[in-house]
Amino acid sequence: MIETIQLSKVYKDKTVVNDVNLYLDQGESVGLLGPNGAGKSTTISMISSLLKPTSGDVKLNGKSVINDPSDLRKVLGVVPQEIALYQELSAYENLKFFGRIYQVPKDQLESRIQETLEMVGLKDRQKDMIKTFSGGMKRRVNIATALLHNPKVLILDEPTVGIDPQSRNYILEMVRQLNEQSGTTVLYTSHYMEEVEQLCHRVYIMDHGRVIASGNQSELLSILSNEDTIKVQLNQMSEDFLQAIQDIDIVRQVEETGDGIKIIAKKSRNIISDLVKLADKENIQILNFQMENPSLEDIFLHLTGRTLRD
Ligand SMILES: Nc1ncnc2c1ncn2[C@@H]1O[C@H](COP(=O)(O)OP(=O)(O)OP(=O)(O)O)[C@@H](O)[C@H]1O
Repeated sequence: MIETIQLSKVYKDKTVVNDVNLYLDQGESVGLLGPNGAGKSTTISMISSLLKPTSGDVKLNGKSVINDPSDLRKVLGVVPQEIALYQELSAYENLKFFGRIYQVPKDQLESRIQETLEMVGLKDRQKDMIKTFSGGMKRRVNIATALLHNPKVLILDEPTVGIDPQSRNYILEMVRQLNEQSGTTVLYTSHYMEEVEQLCHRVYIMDHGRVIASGNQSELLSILSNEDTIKVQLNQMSEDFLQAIQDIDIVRQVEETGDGIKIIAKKSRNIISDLVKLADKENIQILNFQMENPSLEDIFLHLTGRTLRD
């Protein structure tokens, strides 16, 4: 339905989006995952025709939309990261204003306002001024504005960053329903792995402007099929111990967790005996250890050597 072809954006001499090829099939929910600065917002601004690419193309049903985005705008709803609402107007008045901008037909506007307010769970607060809303509620009004013209494709740019857990759950559930029940195609950007795992059929992982891996979750997880993930709980930690583990030949990655370490190691032999020996030497007690199935977070760590929050 929508695809990008070698999409790139260069600012002065800095390439912030580099040869990105991605596609969205109708009805899919696709995640765009990457740490801050990976190039996610820039990519979706180009897909949404808010920003001109330096090179490459964006196509809707096989037709380029770079020079004439009118067809794209009809089918696309975009929820940006920044909240663009009039604080002194009510939720209802904001939606009315944006509905006119998005050219929702006059005879449908009132019913669409009520439907979208219902979807985001704010129908009973519609007369209240935006400035009285919490951050999460403002984000929900923002989503409502993007849904007014009943878009077939919804792009959300980190819609749950910095909001309360209740609004976060509400937004996640709403996006899931839009996708599963209304068939809306979704592109969801996030640096929260668990949201993408929960919501998306397919994932693109971005880092430093490039797509470094893509596929459905089992395809991505198979990247680590030859590795074990071991979570070890320790009574204390030392730099020497950490370094010694890093130096074990089959260890790929070591990450400190709140109460110990997480290790990704090649499956070739059991690493536990090495761990016990090293812990003994450093007078560190292993309180517990657990083999874990790898997560998308582990894939990211494996591919980049960093966690998503670095
Ligand atoms: N107008 C601009 N001029 C120069 N550099 C820019 C501009 N806009 C973005 N960048 C840079 O491009 C890189 C990618 O930014 P982008 O906002 O697309 O990343 P992101 O993955 O969405 O991260 P975040 O989650 O922080 O928004 C960053 O290094 C950013 O500083």
